[in-house]
Amino acid sequence: MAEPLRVVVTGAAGQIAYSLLYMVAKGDVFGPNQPLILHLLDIPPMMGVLEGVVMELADCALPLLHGVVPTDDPAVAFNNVSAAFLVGAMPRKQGMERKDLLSANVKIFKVQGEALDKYAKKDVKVLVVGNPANTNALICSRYAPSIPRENFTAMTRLDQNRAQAQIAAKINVPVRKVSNLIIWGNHSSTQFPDASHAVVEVNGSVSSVPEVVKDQAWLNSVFVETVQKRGAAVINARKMSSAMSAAKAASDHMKDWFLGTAPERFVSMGVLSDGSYGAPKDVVFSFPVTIKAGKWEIVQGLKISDFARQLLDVTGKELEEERQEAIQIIEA
Ligand SMILES: NC(=O)c1ccc[n+]([C@@H]2O[C@H](COP(=O)([O-])OP(=O)(O)OC[C@H]3O[C@@H](n4cnc5c(N)ncnc54)[C@H](O)[C@@H]3O)[C@@H](O)[C@H]2O)c1
Ligand SMILES: O=C(O)C[C@H](O)C(=O)O
Repeated sequence: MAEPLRVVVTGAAGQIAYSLLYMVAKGDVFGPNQPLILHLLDIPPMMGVLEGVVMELADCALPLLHGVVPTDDPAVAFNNVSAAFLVGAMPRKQGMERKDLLSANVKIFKVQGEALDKYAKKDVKVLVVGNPANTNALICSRYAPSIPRENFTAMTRLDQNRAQAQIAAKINVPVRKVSNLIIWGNHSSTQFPDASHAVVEVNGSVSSVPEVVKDQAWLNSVFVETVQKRGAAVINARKMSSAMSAAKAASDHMKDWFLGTAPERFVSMGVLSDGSYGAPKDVVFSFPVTIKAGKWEIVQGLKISDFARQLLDVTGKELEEERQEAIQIIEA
């Protein structure tokens, strides 16, 4: 059997981690033959709760779980890790936009960038879930100069999964039949969920989603807005932000990053922008990517309509504004 892989989950006593830890520890992410040592980071007041999580992980009797390291010390949490789920941060409440969390959360990602730089493996793959995820990922990478910047990503997979579910419901097919939805830009209400390159398998043959949906007005309005506002809709209903679906999306993102995407399929990830599709450079922007041997690559050559161009520009501008605000907060 392989050597155990060290994986850190921050915010390990929180809502998302409660679902995520089980998914990771039972092999959903790194495969059924990969033993794991889980490092669990939270803040000192949460150590009692974390103790309960550690008890439950033990009580799951999971064969792949070779060790658990609960801690409030980033030096211990990030030591020698190959994968990092950065979940720990304040969630938004009813009536807030995700960017309202910048001042509360961005400093956490400076500190954790520095700790990753010092203690993690140099090829660690980092997924930022804590909001505002794109800008937190950018800041984290800036404070970890010894780790390649392409190893820092932000989660827009939940938006992709939401988009996939909306399309599957609209055309009344199982969700697994729908793929290649794209989330462009920020994990915020300016994101652009784009179905124009998506495909659906019907009776064994693959068709374009817009051709099957036959309702471009719906795709440009109700569909886009539903996905953009889904996080807020869950908060309004649950009085807490999404957790189970966020954990599933984090698993999907890291699994595809480690194990690769299927032929002809792409997924969306917030990655450091190289300016593809006219996005601003040096922000963490969500693009369609394919992944092979642990390396993601932005899918090139997709047609961008005038409608899409407008929405891409809006979300890119928001990311530039967030970057400026984050730098001001950190340097204050
Ligand atoms: N990108 C996405 O799609 C997505 C989806 C859902 C939620 N989120 C975000 O994920 C974050 C976590 O959500 P949650 O519901 O699990 O929140 P939660 O409040 O239930 O848990 C957060 C945990 O993080 C811990 N924490 C705070 N500061 C920390 C630090 N410096 N180091 C380590 N741990 C720290 C808290 O003590 C708490 O246990 C929020 O910012 C939320 O908005 C992102
Ligand atoms: O919307 C939120 O604040 C939580 C999360 O980012 C989500 O999309 O559900």
